[in-house]
Amino acid sequence: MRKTVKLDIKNLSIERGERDLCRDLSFSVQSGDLIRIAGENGAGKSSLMKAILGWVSIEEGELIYNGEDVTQHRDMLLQDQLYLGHTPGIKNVFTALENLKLYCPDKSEQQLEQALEQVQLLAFADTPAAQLSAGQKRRIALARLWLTDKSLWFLDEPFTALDVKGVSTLEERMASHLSEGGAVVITTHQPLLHLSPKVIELSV
Ligand SMILES: Nc1ncnc2c1ncn2[C@@H]1O[C@H](COP(=O)(O)OP(=O)(O)OP(=O)(O)O)[C@@H](O)[C@H]1O
Repeated sequence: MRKTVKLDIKNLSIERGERDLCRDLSFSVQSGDLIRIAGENGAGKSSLMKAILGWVSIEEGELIYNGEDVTQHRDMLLQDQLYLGHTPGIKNVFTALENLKLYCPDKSEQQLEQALEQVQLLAFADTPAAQLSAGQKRRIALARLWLTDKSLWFLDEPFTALDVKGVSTLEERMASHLSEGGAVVITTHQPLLHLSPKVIELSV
């Protein structure tokens, strides 16, 4: 089972540039929860995730993680979370296997290969990422989800460039994480096919 988590977002307000991205927003994320942050392009979905993680400043509000104020104990939140960003963050000069090793240096070659197999990329383990498609690069990044023991996942548009099988594989991985007591916060413009998230809607 995963470490139990509870993140309370209370009366959060975020501004970026001249815009209010959210005002007085409150919700909780806890073990077993799947939260989808929804909204149009530019609504502030990525900014909200980054604000929770401390990479975008907040105007007002409180973030409480496992009973502690995140602004005082951000390391507690950061050590329990895995964030996969909007772009896959893959280095073209390295192979698929080398890219995964950069993210997961503590894992054995066998573990890395098993993760690549989960995302149907084992045959491309020694191929430079420059020669891979957008969806294949995304799959390298997503392979981390088969290697991590972190409880709280923040997935920013993880389905981008994935084919139907890739989407289905990722949903299965999320489902098993949730059943192990993990939690997932996701932004996606695509509806989830098999999972029923709680939806937090941001408006432009
Ligand atoms: N680095 C930045 N500096 C200043 N403003 C930014 C920055 N990144 C994004 N913004 C602004 O913040 C607002 C929200 O952007 P954000 O990327 O959070 O939206 P989003 O809902 O994730 O959009 P999308 O669906 O297109 O990914 C936009 O108005 C955008 O212009």
